[in-house]
Amino acid sequence: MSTRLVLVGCGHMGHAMLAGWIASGKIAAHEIIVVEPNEVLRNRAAALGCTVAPDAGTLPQDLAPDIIVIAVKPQAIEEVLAHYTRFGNGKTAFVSIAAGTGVATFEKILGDKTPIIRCMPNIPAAIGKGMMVVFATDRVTETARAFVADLLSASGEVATIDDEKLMDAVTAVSGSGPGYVFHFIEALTAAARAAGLPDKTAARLALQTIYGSAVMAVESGEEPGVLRQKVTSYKGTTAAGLDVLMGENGLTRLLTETVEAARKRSIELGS
Ligand SMILES: NC(=O)C1=CN([C@@H]2O[C@H](COP(=O)(O)OP(=O)(O)OC[C@H]3O[C@@H](n4cnc5c(N)ncnc54)[C@H](O)[C@@H]3O)[C@@H](O)[C@H]2O)C=CC1
Ligand SMILES: O=C(O)[C@@H]1CCC=N1
Repeated sequence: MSTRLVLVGCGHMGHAMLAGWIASGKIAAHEIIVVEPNEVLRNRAAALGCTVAPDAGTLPQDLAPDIIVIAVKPQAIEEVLAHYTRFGNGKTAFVSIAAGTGVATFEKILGDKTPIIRCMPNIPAAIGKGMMVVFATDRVTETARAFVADLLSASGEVATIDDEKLMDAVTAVSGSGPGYVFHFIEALTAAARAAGLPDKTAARLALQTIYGSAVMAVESGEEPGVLRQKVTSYKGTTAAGLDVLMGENGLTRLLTETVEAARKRSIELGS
């Protein structure tokens, strides 16, 4: 069977998505070529059953994949894309998961008739619980859109946006968001230790509390604010804690600043 997909870069995100695609059966490993210069990471992709290549120069001359997924760092995009110009201005759709880098950069290098999709995934894609947000240009056919959306659904939820400018905010919220949440776990663990709990107990209580609360927020269908009120007894312990967390310089303000810093960095990466 012919190659349907080329994955360029098989690091943290590339591998997370690749493993999900293959496990879902939406695409077979033998329909995928992975280009990855790092030998260890290349072997990891080969172990999934994919054909692997160390660089674009070793790809077959007659290769005509449906999609090429670019999963390298934003700083490397321009240099990497220069090796894929032969796939530009044709039927192959390019899917980029890079932060910041806009459609204009892809069109400049690959040609402005190239179908381009930007996708912002997040790392829980590795366990099928990701949030993938997609922006596609008018050049992308319905068939390609449907194929990509179906493939991405193997990694979690898929949403689309019509305004590319929103991708910086998306990146700052759901792309980077797992980093914030992992830090919240660290911070609650540190606070638990400071309150006198032994290290292991502190880590366990923090992690299970965040896990249980997140699953409950998803499965109950209730608003987070309503759930919060269910925990908060009148003049009780939660109210005392939330007075700090929801105070004037509390978490909402901190997260607003956090997201804005990440959004600005996404814009910088794209310029
Ligand atoms: N890590 C995350 O949680 C997320 C990352 N992203 C985006 O995904 C992209 C990749 O990020 P990570 O996977 O975290 O980085 P990473 O460093 O783990 O992976 C990048 C991979 O690209 C490979 N590479 C470098 N030059 C190459 C070339 N010429 N051809 C093929 N492969 C090449 C590297 O060897 C590396 O394995 C970035 O653009 C990032 O903005 C997007 C959302 C979330
Ligand atoms: O930190 C980054 O730049 C990438 C994009 C979103 C998550 N990781």
